[in-house]
Amino acid sequence: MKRTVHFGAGNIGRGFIGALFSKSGYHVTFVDIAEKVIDKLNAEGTYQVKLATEKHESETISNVSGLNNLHQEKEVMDEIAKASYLTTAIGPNILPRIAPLISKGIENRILETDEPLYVIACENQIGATDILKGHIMDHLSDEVKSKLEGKVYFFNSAVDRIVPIQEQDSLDVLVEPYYEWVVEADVSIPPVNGMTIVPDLAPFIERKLFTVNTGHAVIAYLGYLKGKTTIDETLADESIAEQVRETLKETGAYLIKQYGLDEKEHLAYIEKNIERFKNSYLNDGVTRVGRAPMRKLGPDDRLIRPTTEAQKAGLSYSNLAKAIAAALLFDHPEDQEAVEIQNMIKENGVPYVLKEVSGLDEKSPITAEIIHQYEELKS
Ligand SMILES: NC(=O)C1=CN([C@@H]2O[C@H](COP(=O)(O)OP(=O)(O)OC[C@H]3O[C@@H](n4cnc5c(N)ncnc54)[C@H](O)[C@@H]3O)[C@@H](O)[C@H]2O)C=CC1
Ligand SMILES: O=P(O)(O)OC[C@H]1O[C@](O)(CO)[C@@H](O)[C@@H]1O
Repeated sequence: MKRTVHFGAGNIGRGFIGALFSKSGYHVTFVDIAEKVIDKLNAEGTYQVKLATEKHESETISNVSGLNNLHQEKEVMDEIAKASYLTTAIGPNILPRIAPLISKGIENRILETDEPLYVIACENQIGATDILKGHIMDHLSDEVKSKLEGKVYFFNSAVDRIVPIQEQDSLDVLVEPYYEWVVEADVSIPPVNGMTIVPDLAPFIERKLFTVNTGHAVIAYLGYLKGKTTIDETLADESIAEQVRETLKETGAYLIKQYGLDEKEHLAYIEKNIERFKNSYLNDGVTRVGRAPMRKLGPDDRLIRPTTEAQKAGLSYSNLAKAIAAALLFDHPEDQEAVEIQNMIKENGVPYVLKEVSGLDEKSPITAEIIHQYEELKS
């Protein structure tokens, strides 16, 4: 049986990427640090992916097992030696932590086989696989690096499926029916049902990140400010739904200009995604979707990048500025990054945060607009 190694047995790991591999005839070895999940995977060897629909359809995912990367290094390396793919869905900030073990696995593998290994990071970040590759390379000797050609391939990808936080005592995962996994590959690779191969990922990942993720973030931050709990509950507020639409028209104007998208089709894509967000069966929390605001306020992420691009192109960005202001007001005490941002604001003010976290010049018109929106939202 074909084999694959997937780092991160969480929502996207079990509910999306691992499930696609399993259904394509692979044995999936999940690598994680969550002991309970690993034990359950090994004990049960199967779980259900349940669709968030009225009918609650479900599929059985089998041929799965688990390893703990903290104390099963050798076993993980052995699996990497046998795998066709190595994927991750672990969170962009964790990639540097798993890179040393992946490097060891690759070093060991290329002594044993010339079969190619395809590495794909499935994270919400532009160029996530390039970032992972950089960390892996830092741990490889020049001799090993010189032997990688034709043996280890790194492909960037865009992953899209809404998977909310799950019940803790079960391996089963509730997911939305929709999914899209786009991989930028320039060679022919073993088929995985549900994977779409493209020659240039940029339009796909930017369209996804600056529509699905920007839209989701706007709902989460405005919903949090209005005391809402879930995404669908927030969208039921017409004024927020309209604000989401207006923000996505701003990112849309940039995307249409940048990639020559058809305007009508793109507006339909926006509406399709707003409908996805309304799915009440997901019961998706605003604090999950708004999580990690420091990452989300990064220069290349879903809020800042479309804003700086819109400004450069002479397009409007006041709704995006409002979304950024709302993110700066996300003071959720259980989110470490939110707490950090609030402390930075208290100590040094909003312009400092925008400079340090988002790379925005204190004198830029974008900063001025965000501060204006921030004061309005606060009052
Ligand atoms: N949940 C969603 O709807 C979507 C998530 N994504 C992206 O997928 C990635 C994963 O997100 P989720 O699955 O939602 O998160 P999650 O928190 O459900 O899963 C992450 C998994 O990584 C494991 N982990 C953390 N540190 C680790 C380490 N050092 N070594 C091994 N395992 C470790 C955790 O135990 C957890 O099982 C993120 O980059 C996210 O942006 C992308 C599209 C949709
Ligand atoms: O860690 P992040 O970037 O919030 O990723 C999860 C987000 O990605 C999405 O799945 C969109 O694909 C949203 O459901 C979710 O908010």
